[in-house]
Amino acid sequence: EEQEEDVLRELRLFLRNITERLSLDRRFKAFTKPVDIEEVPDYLMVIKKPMDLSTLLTNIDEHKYVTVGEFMADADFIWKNALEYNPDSDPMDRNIRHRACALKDTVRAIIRDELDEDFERVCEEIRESR
Ligand SMILES: Cc1noc(C)c1-c1cc(NS(=O)(=O)c2ccccc2)cc(C(=O)O)c1
Repeated sequence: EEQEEDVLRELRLFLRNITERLSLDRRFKAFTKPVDIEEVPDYLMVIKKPMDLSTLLTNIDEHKYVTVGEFMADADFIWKNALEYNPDSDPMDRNIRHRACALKDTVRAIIRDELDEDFERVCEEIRESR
């Protein structure tokens, strides 16, 4: 009903704000767009669920997320994919893994600091009712 739509509108604003702040952080530039398959031809042979910040934003706009937990599950693919595709000890791999870990920690810190757990509980009630 209307109150539920008000809650989900507020959720989308919260998730867009987080995603836009991450996209503005220069450390995370490589995560702003899908990995370019022209540049990285074997990427889709290794990574089964590509994810990036622009795709998160599209998903938000398409009302894909009803809870912060669902958003986090997709956001986690961004850094998990980077760790999986770049496992080697050479400086390039280490550097992208460092940025991936910074992304993971930054998302969690923002959610811990800015998400009201009562709000997330209401979102989870809406998810269970659908
Ligand atoms: C992410 C990722 N996961 O595996 C790899 C490998 C990367 C990755 C991919 C690219 N090149 S790219 O053309 O696909 C691209 C450029 C700008 C934004 C988004 C993607 C650059 C870098 C980088 O560190 O600069 C990293």
